[in-house]
Amino acid sequence: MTVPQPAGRRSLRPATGPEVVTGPLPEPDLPAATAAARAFLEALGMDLSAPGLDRTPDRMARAYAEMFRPRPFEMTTFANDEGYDEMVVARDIPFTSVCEHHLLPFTGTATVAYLPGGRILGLSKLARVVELFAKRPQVQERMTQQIARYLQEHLAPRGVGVVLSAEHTCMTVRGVQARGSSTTTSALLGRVREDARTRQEFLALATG
Ligand SMILES: Nc1nc2c(ncn2[C@@H]2O[C@H](COP(=O)(O)OP(=O)(O)OP(=O)(O)O)[C@@H](O)[C@H]2O)c(=O)[nH]1
Ligand SMILES: [Zn+2]
Repeated sequence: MTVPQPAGRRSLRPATGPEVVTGPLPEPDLPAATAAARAFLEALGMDLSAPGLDRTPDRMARAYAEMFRPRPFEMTTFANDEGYDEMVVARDIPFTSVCEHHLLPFTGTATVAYLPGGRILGLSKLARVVELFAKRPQVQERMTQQIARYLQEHLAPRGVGVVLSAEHTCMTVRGVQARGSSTTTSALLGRVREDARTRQEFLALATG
C-alpha cells in the first residue's frame, strides 16, 4: 500500500532542525506571585507565621508556575521509509493538568494514536505533546481536541485518535465530592474517525 505524503508538501524538518516547542505562558514573575499568594492566604485567615507556613507562599507560587510550564521539546519526525501503515498507539501516558474553573488539578492518562503518512514521530513526542497541552489552565474536552489537532497539523498523518481519562479534584475533594469518579473524552480525526474498522480498533485499544 502506498503511504501518502504530508499534505501541502510542507517540510516537517526545516533546515534549521526540528521546531522547539514551548508553552503559551510567559516567564513567571515569582516574587509578585509569592506576594499575591501571601495576600490570598492571609485573606483566607491563615497565620503565615505559624511553623511550617512561613515559606508556603513562595512554594505555592513555584508549584503553580511549574504546573503551567511544559518542558520545551523538539518535535522530531522521521521519514516513514519503510511505509509503516498500521496504527501507532501510546497507551496510558500519565498527565496532570489544572481545571480552568477552580485551578485545581485533574490527573489521569492519555492514549494517543496515529496512522502514519509520510513521516513518523519520535515516540516520546506523543507524551511531550500531552504535557504541552496539560500544563495550562484547561478543560478536558479542549485538551483532548488540542492534542489531536496538533498532531494532525504537525505530522500530517492519515488519522489521529486521542482518549483521556481523568479524575478532577474539583469534583472529588470539594463541591459535589464525587470521590472515585472519572471522566473520559475522545477526539478522532481522519481515518480513525471516518473508517469504522479503524475507529473500532482504536477505541478497543484505548479503552480495552
Ligand atoms: N466540561 C468540563 N467541566 C469541567 C471541567 N473541569 C471542571 N469542570 C466543571 O466546571 C464547572 C464550573 O461550574 P460552576 O457552577 O461555575 O462552579 P462551582 O460553583 O464551583 O460548581 P461545583 O463544582 O458544582 O460546586 C463545574 O461543574 C466543574 O465540575 C472540564 O474539564 N470539563
Ligand atoms: Zn474545576
